[in-house]
Amino acid sequence: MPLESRNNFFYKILLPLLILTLAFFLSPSSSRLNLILSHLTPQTTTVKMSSSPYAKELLIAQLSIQRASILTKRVFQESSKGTISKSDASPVTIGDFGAQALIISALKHNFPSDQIVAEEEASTLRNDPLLSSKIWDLVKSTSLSSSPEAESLLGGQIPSESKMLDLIDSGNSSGGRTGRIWTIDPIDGTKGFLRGGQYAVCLALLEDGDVKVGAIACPNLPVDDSAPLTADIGDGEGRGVIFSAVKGQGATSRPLTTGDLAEGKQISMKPITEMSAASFCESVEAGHSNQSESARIAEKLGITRPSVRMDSQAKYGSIARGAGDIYLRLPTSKTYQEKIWDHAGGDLIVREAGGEVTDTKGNRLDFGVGRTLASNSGVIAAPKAVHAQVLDVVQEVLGLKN
Ligand SMILES: Nc1ncnc2c1ncn2[C@@H]1O[C@H](COP(=O)(O)O)[C@@H](OP(=O)(O)O)[C@H]1O
Ligand SMILES: [Mg+2]
Ligand SMILES: [Mg+2]
Ligand SMILES: [Mg+2]
Repeated sequence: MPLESRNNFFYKILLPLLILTLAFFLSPSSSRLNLILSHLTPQTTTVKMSSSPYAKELLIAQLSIQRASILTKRVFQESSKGTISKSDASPVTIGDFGAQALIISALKHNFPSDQIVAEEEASTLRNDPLLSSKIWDLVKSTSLSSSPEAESLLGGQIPSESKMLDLIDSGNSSGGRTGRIWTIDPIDGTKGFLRGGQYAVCLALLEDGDVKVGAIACPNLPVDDSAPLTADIGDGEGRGVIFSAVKGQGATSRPLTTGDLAEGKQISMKPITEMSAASFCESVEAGHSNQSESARIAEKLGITRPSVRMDSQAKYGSIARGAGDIYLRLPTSKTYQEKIWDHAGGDLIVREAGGEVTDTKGNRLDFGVGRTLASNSGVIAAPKAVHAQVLDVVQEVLGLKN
């Protein structure tokens, strides 16, 4: 090669290539990911990631619950949801198992050394090949097909049915106070899901027991943050929202639509100026929260409007965006321990939207003691300004005052 061509090759091809490679490996992982995305796809506007802390965790959380919701929405439309009864007599469906497999697959692909605490496990499926194959049919045919770059970020498809079962079972961490732990409720409010009501696909990241990221998909809630809070149901037009929050960065909502990954809108709780105009947002299930005690608390607070009853963490999202006012969950038994996956995302989203969340003793929810909230009892979530007033009346009615 003549000297001039050799120089040209060095300065015009080799050197820029070297500089690009160096810049790629020295850049922080979030901008590296954006760089990959911008070269992988012509539709770079559809997947955007900021450089703020936990940006990658938030993006993967949102995309994975979005993908899982595509699966649950398919099951929601089916008359047969493959429901079985668990050892505690609570229901689980093919939607719960399938959603858990898809979410864990995405987490394992992106954060292989993180632990996972998830609600479901696969032992029943290993003894029921027909049920297992139904779930596998659903899982292998669910993807973010309108956004191939997002699908590839999640690691694409699960390779086999047996891998799917192993993934479901890898949500068996015992939780605790140290390290990074994701907690998953693949369908929260399974009873609501079965009756055609509200349900939520929930994911949160704990770091040393503290919730850092929370994301909750509510396929049956209105997209519109200002829509009135009602217990009406269905997943038709204008429905489907994702609530999320990162600690210290506020809370947002955005539509749950495939492909469209527009940035979220900030949400905040509605101030309560008159208690008489407020209402409680409570479980549908009388067995999950003591309804007669909550009626006495409402009366003492001067609340006259009836409680809005809806299943799942849709309640936390609803009060965080100001559609509802106060989330109340009063223990129905001394032995039941709340599960961390039923509350972690909602706790952060409400606090980032300007709320306070405690148990009935006035303590913050402690997500660092294992798979359950063993050191807490019940939940009160309310705008900061009125939380102490609500707690005071709760303690009076429950006889918790000295
Ligand atoms: N006795 C009880 N007290 C409180 N919560 C209970 C309960 N039994 C079950 N649950 C939890 O209540 C969750 C539903 O919450 P809500 O009442 O707000 O809709 C269920 O989640 P899953 O549906 O994921 O099993 C389940 O974990
Ligand atoms: Mg359950
Ligand atoms: Mg749940
Ligand atoms: Mg569940």
